[in-house]
Amino acid sequence: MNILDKIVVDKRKETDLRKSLIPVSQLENSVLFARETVSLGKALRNSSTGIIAEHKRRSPSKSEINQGLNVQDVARGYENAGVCGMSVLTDGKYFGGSLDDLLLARASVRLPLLRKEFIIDEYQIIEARAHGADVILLIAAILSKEEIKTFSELAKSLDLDVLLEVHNEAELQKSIMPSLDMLGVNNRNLKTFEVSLDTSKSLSKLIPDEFVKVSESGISSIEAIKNLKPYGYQGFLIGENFMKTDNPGENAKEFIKQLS
Ligand SMILES: O=P(O)(O)OC[C@@H](O)[C@@H](O)c1c[nH]c2ccccc12
Repeated sequence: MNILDKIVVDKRKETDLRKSLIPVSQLENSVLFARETVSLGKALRNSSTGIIAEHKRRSPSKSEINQGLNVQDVARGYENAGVCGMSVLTDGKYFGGSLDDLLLARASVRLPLLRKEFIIDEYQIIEARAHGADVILLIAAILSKEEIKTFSELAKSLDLDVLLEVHNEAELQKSIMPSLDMLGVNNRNLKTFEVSLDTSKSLSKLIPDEFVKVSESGISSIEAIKNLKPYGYQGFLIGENFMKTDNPGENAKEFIKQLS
């Protein structure tokens, strides 16, 4: 079994357990469920830099990125740096994140927040809303076309933006539908961890113009972004490059200053 399959097996077990403990009605009654969301898609369209900065403590491809920071400080640092949005990993087992991280980020900033998660059940979308997310990620590699449709339509009905992530042409072809806001190309193959920015370059022409294009993973230089912009990318999702430093916010600030 590849790592992605393993993650999905664990995620199903975890989600079933959560569902048995916290009913949807309880999530729907939370204070955050009624909050007005902010659109990441709009923020990216109106930005000349388009940085989405991620909170990531570790990952299956890098066991230790940074375990010593407070998510609140990271969130405030990113906001102060002028990022368009923040991505918060909520998977515990493989990425060391939690829904509490999302909650604390929400309490700290007004930025659009993305719940970075392996979504395989509608319940996780309700959870995302109830913990302060503005955007959900859907990963084409682990979902059927029908699931992408049901999940993205549910998200839209909850006023959440949808970022759909692909890694190859087949995933892209099966996924294109009106209920998506942003199309993300993951430069990292989630099954092998290989990273190449050429993935973003080659898939860009197949993405219709109505979707905001986002390039994800392996971006660590201004140069990389300057190279991707001519391919129509308006969003750039950066994790490790900021998180590996002692002060991700300051790092992002310097990065954005150099970009603009
Ligand atoms: O740390 P990087 O290489 O800058 O990558 C960030 C982000 O793109 C990556 O964490 C990611 C992209 N898609 C995902 C899906 C699940 C978990 C993580 C991810």
